[in-house]
Amino acid sequence: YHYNTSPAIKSTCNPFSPLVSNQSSSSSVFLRPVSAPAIRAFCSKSDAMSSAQNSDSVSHLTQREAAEIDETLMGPLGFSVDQLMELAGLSVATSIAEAYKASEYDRVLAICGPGNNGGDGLVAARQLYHFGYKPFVCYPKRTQKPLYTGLVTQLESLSIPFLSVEDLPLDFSKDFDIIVDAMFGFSFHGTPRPPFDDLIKRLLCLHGYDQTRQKRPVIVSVDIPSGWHVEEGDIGDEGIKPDMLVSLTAPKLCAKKFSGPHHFLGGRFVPPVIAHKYKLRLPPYPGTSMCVRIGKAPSVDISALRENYISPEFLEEQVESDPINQFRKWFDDAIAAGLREPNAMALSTVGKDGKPSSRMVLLKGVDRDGFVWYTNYESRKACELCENPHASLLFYWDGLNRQVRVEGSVEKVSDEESEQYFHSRPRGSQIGAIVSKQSSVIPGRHVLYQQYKELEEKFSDWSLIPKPEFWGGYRLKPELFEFWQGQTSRLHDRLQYSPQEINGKRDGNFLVLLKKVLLCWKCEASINKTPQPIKRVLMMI
Ligand SMILES: NC(=O)C1=CN([C@@H]2O[C@H](COP(=O)(O)OP(=O)(O)OC[C@H]3O[C@@H](n4cnc5c(N)ncnc54)[C@H](O)[C@@H]3O)[C@@H](O)[C@H]2O)[C@@H](O)CC1
Ligand SMILES: [K+]
Repeated sequence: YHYNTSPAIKSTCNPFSPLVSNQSSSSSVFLRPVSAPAIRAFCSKSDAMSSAQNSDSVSHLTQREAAEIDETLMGPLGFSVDQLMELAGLSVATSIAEAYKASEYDRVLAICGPGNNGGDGLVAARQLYHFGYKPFVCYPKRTQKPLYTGLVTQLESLSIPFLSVEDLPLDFSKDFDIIVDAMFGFSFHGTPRPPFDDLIKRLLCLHGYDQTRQKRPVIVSVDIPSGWHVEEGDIGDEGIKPDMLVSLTAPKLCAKKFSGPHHFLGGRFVPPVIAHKYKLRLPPYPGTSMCVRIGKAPSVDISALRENYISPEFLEEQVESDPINQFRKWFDDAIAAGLREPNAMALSTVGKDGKPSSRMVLLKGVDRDGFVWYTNYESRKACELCENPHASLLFYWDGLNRQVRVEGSVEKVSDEESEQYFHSRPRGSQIGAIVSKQSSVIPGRHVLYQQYKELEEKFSDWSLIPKPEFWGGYRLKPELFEFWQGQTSRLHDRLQYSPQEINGKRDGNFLVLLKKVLLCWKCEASINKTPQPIKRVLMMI
């Protein structure tokens, strides 16, 4: 940053005022997705968007432009350096957390330089601590301004170790999993002076491990790979080759030469006036994320993708005796955890040809009578249910490492029930249900749009939209429940509820039957301590 506001910007006339007052019309053009397919709107994680981003279509800044933007943000636009540094450091930390999970890469060394790039590194170290990483900080040329001394105090209060250059091992390969390079940003000139020259050499040594295929720490550069020319990049191909670059505000020209696997953009604070003035094309940030991936996602070895689930044990003693209550309990947990669409479930059906088919549908009700969803009665699933009224539902709650399977027989809900639900939906969805002839081939999207428009006009008087005959609900009456809780090393917990016959008979009412089973279980358990209806299976998957 350049803290001294330049005289031009200090003047009482705000050069941005016309745009500030009229942001939505002109400036928003430049903040539109650069190459956004419709699907992007539905992604909440920037990783999920990666394939859609094209780094060539994102703007790159010269060194002068970067400095000017900095001055403008902290001049007429009223930002403070503390604010921007906090947001930048948080963006760096969230980018790291997206690419390198704390469960595998927890030991982080943040090497911080004397300027604001170093300040970003100090903030990132603190945020990473709160994300579950173990940061260490090397901050050899400290700046004695209150902002920086405050950041140091904050880190010390978290007992984050500060290591001097002499304390650091010559070979970084064994002691750290991630090195955050926060030495120099866009104000770097010339060649690095001590002690940073030596620290950069130690980072360069790590590349030697690439040939030997031994594990080495990954290098994450903040804004600029330190030692690189801000515009020309790695002149002479002798500089560090970071694995990840987190560009801040907008990538600088040198980022065009970055070829590592992870390029992220952070600093979600660029106001449209800035974007407009510098004709910036920047990718949209997904959801509430502080970072967004730019460029291609690295190619992954699918066979190597695995999570080591860390969850509390799920024991027989903890479960509800009634599986519906157990389901509700886990469903409430999914809601409380803020999971998106926890009512999304995979519905699997099998027609008379014996071939299964699955699709996601939304659960719209669950009670003692079963699990309800609505659909088109002429769709493929409806045809298959007509031929074979047995189905399986699967809920997967990522983030909680939980899965629930429910299997049973399916029947249509009453017309009144479908009618009632149909009219509770937004009018747009009601019209959509009429227009959408599910599982049929149509000449093109325009047909749907046309019909939708016509019906929208027809019902613009807010008259009742009649439920079409072919639309309604189904109810699955459960015959089996299985609750799965992922555990470390694939030793997952699976608890199953299944009805048992009592005296050779199955009661017509499944839930009564379950209660009988549970009564039976209680009495069995008191005799031989073997819980019968609830089976615990440790599976190697
Ligand atoms: N909008 C913005 O402009 C933002 C900027 N931020 C950060 O601020 C950085 C720019 O910060 P600064 O302008 O403070 O500059 P830098 O952090 O890039 O570095 C400047 C410092 O490095 C020293 N230095 C320069 N060349 C050197 C050399 N060859 N050898 C040794 N020391 C050298 C200077 O004396 C000065 O102390 C950005 O790269 C970014 O990380 C972010 O915090 C947030 C937003
Ligand atoms: K850097």
